[in-house]
Amino acid sequence: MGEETLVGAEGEETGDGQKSMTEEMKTNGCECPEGWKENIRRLSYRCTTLIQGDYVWLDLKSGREFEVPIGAVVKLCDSGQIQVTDDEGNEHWISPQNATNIKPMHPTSIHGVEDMIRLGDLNEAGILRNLLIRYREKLIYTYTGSILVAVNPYQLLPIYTADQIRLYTNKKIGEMPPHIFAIADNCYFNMQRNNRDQCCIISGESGAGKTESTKLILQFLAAISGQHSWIEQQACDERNYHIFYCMLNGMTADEKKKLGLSRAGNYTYLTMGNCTTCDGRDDMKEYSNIRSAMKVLMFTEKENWEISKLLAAILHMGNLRYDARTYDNLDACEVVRSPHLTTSAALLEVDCKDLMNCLTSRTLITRGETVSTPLSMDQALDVRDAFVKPSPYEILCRCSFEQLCINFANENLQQFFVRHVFKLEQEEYNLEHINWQHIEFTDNQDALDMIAIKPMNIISLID
Ligand SMILES: Nc1ncnc2c1ncn2[C@@H]1O[C@H](COP(=O)(O)OP(=O)(O)OP(=O)(O)O)[C@@H](O)[C@H]1O
Repeated sequence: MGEETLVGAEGEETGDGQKSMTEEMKTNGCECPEGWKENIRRLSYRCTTLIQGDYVWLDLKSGREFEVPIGAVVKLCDSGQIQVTDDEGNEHWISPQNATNIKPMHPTSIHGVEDMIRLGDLNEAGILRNLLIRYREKLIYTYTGSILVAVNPYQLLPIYTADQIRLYTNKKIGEMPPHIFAIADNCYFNMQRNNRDQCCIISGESGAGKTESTKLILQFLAAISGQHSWIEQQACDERNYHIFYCMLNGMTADEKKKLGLSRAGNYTYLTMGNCTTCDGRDDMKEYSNIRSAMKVLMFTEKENWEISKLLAAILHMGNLRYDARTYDNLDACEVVRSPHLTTSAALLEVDCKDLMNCLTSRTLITRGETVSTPLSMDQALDVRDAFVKPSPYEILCRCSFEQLCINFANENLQQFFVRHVFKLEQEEYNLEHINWQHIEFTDNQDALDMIAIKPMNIISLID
């Protein structure tokens, strides 16, 4: 049931002999403002249609950027008010004037679907909730037609065993629950059937799991084609970015002292891959080459030093330790005071207290009001790791040619998606004379034409 159904229901009788709230108020001799009457009528209609246990979309309308309605379940529908509990466990009372903030949820969204093409509420909220409820059940893979969406579980799930490989071999997409192995099997099958190379596009932001997905596809291909040996070598221990090791081996003792640095084995971020050296690489020589290359590229000594300070700050932040705390019954934490904390703050040229605050609390600005909430220890660790990940580099290159190229690549991926999920699918329905309802979609072909296809496109103008 969509919003139209409800709007169409406005002005109707409740239909079960119950008095509407407006009638009730008149009987009791009080009057309500005109605007409210309409809302009360809507809500009383909803109260008669919604019952305890019904699922709804709740639009919190908090004004937060990127906000979408959240799923919620009706707990109570009584005396003109509706009480709901949302997907995050928070309770809300919906008063008559906010009646339009809730909409019934399509049955396909209640427990989720394996293929999001089947969602009745095919919008951002519907897609996010579908991924969320599946993720909570450790179902990290979901289809959208022939495209697989993977949510990074950040834990090893028992779904990549030899048995799973056997289960997904020679199966059609959709025959088994969504899985990265199904995509790999589909590629392999198409390669054999059409005798043509296949291409698998893996896209996502930094840390989304592209490398892991690639490894899993290779693992599957290796298993079914009997070519284990060279791929299994791919599973060796891995270093972090080479520049860290080069820097620690190549800097002078004096430079390292100024940055408070010691040897690679002393830094959490550099030892997580169980390996600090790399066969065939000479870190000291590499560092000298990097410094020379930076000179050629006309980085000044000061700029060079600023970059070293940032890299050193990342290493120190990785060594920060936290203590769990509870404030006002909320899980919170504190950064343990240590030389790593003071050195990080000094290198980033910020106040130590400010750094501690921004690592342990979250600040939201809602309708002009600033609200600060503490982070639990796990959340704070995530925030710290996200802060030092490559995105700040990415911020540096925003608005540059490189960013334009990234945008262009993403627009191409979007076009691939639009073409396969909407255009080709709908053309096929037409060809086969299938009775269907046209789905509106935003085609980004115009953006692609403007960036690189039209004769006077942006790339050619820059060129
Ligand atoms: N399917 C998965 N199962 C378990 N853990 C995963 C999975 N996918 C990703 N991870 C975890 O997330 C981390 C980051 O994933 P990965 O390195 O694949 O991201 P990425 O998208 O390649 O990042 P970048 O673009 O920065 O290279 C992995 O080291 C791993 O811990």
